[in-house]
Amino acid sequence: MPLGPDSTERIARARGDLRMGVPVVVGGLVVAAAETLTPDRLTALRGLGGAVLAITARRAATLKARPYDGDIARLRLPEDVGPDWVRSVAEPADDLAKPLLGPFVALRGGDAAAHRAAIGLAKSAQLLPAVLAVEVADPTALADAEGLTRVTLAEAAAALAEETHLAEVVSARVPLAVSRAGRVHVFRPADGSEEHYAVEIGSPPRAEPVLARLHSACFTGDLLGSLKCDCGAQLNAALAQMGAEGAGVLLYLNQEGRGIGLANKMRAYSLQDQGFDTVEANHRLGFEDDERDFRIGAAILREMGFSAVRLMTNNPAKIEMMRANGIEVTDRVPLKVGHTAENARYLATKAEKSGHLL
Ligand SMILES: Nc1nc2c(ncn2[C@@H]2O[C@H](COP(=O)(O)OP(=O)(O)OP(=O)(O)O)[C@@H](O)[C@H]2O)c(=O)[nH]1
Ligand SMILES: [Zn+2]
Repeated sequence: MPLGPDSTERIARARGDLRMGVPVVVGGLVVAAAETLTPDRLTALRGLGGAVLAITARRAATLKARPYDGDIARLRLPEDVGPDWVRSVAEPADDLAKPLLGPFVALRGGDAAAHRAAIGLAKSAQLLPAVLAVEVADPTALADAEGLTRVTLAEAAAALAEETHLAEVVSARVPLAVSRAGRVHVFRPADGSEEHYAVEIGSPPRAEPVLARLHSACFTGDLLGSLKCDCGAQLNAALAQMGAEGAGVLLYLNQEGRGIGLANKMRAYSLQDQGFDTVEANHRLGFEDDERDFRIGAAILREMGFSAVRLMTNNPAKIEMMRANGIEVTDRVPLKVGHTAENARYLATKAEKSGHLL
């Protein structure tokens, strides 16, 4: 058995490298995340050839750049700009204060698949979805010479599309205020990404529909009691109902900020303070409204032996995704708690734009 990393492990390394600011090789490109680009690395990348900044079509729409590659756009890097320009294109904080970043020259034609995969990697590293990319003639030789992590285009594309394999690492009894019979299970993905947790209350029979909640992490709502969302109240209400019924399972999925991570969620909050709603803020950052992978929740439920749930949610997309991933939803149990003056607009936007049931 070889000692070196396989493709899944190299993808995990690539994510870590991008977060640190180390370039990686994806297919025929050397890429670096816009967010973590240093002046030295920019100079070194320019030395390899003409660089382009690849961004999503969402971000391009805000910048009024032409997305000739469908869901992404490749912008030619001007000769005279530094990392600040790259970051300003990627990061919308100063869009309103600095409206004159363009005009942008967007490339058309050629193959953008590796750029797309690199943006996917940056997203999965919870970075802003923007990468600086330079095409090189011999990517393998360059990766070997510079000690860069290298993944082929096929490996990157497959890793981004495939379902993450999760295995339970451990579970232990945790008596809770809502029920003495609490148990926390920890699930670890094979691809080096975030762990997820399941809180089991009582001993729900596996053959019957279980009262279930798929809760996405919200540091601000769950821990700090933020009034900007309803998450903390929903978490507590779900656990309380499971305690009252004596059985249930709450999945605590580490998909902070609908999958964009806490740093990006705080960027979205800053944009919300500039007047944009929760969906517009995600788009200006270059993300889709919701970047969560709901297959993870279904996989954990299956792993625990459940095949049917009474799902506590106001989000019809969660119900559809459960059904699409082999979990029967026998009932929807509404969770209408935590409405505040501060989150009224947020909840109204989710109802109007994302189809949430109020
Ligand atoms: N990007 C972004 N994420 C947010 C914002 N406000 C809250 N969140 C995140 O939204 C997610 C809400 O998760 P859930 O409550 O499980 O999901 P939901 O889609 O609201 O559905 P239900 O609560 O089940 O009805 C959490 O990950 C929060 O961190 C925001 O303004 N922007
Ligand atoms: Zn929240």
